[in-house]
Amino acid sequence: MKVIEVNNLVKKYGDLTAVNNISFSVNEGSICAILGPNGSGKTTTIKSICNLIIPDEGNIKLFGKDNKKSIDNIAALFEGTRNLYWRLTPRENLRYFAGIRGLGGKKIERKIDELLDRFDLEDKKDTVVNNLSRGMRQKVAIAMTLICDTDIIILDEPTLGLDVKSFMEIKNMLRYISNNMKKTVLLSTHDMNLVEEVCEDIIILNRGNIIAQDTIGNLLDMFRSMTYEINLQDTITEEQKEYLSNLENEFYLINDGEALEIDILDSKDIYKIIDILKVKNILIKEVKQKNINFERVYLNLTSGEGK
Ligand SMILES: Nc1ncnc2c1ncn2[C@@H]1O[C@H](COP(=O)(O)OP(=O)(O)OP(=O)(O)O)[C@@H](O)[C@H]1O
Repeated sequence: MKVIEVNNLVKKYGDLTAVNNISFSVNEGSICAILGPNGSGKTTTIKSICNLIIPDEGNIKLFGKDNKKSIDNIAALFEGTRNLYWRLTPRENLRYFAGIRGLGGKKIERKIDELLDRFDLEDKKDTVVNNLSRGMRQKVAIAMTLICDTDIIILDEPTLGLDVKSFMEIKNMLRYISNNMKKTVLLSTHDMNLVEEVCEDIIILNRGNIIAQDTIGNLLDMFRSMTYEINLQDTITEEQKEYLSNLENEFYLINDGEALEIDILDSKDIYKIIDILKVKNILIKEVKQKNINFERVYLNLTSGEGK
């Protein structure tokens, strides 16, 4: 089932088109990532879904209903930990946030205990947020989005600036939210490890347009079939290097010049590449398709415009 549907969304700021007629949907229970270089329109899109920005054109539906009428089904976290009160403890923050939405009483107190326990915050439940580590604060901030039990959770850069241990904890938290709590998660991120490890569906924006929209598996497969590693019989010479650098195709030297890497759009082109190498007597030991990570896919799609 489509939980979020964005249809022909357009948002302009004066002459600048921040979001240019984009459409996508997010399926129930999935973790979907919106990626893109700085200024590509991620925040504008997410804020439009949360009804914090009014688009110029298009519409957004949550469970088939106009988002303005079903906004109570979203809990969102923007700009890191800004939803937290630093002089309050995690327990007090959660209680306060539930209170804003008119929820309280024993049921909510039980829910707070459950969340603190589930995300290993039990020991720190009475420490003011100001005295918690960055990772702990981030866990509390994400827990806050769960207290009201909405079906949709939206997170802006949930792992920004975290160390490896905190990254692992947030990653596990996201998996639990999706797999066990059965919530639909839409997040924006620049963190390719997070994308590769927890997200199923990916939307890549560039200059306000969607340039890719697929499952992570499909995107990796697509690019895996395009990237070749060519192991050479001899280490490449300076003259051969110079020859390669003047060619239209981009060759990446790896293993100190004992191998080359190349991205090609059509698998038949590998034969042309072999001919090109023969011209300068660059002899091939082995050609194999390369296992690539998602960062490479992303950089290819955005033509290296940065993360
Ligand atoms: N309130 C605003 N007024 C004018 N221009 C804006 C406004 N908000 C965003 N923009 C512009 O719209 C474009 C898209 O911005 P947006 O914040 O959606 O991008 P983003 O992908 O979230 O970027 P980042 O990764 O840097 O957070 C940018 O060029 C930005 O400068």
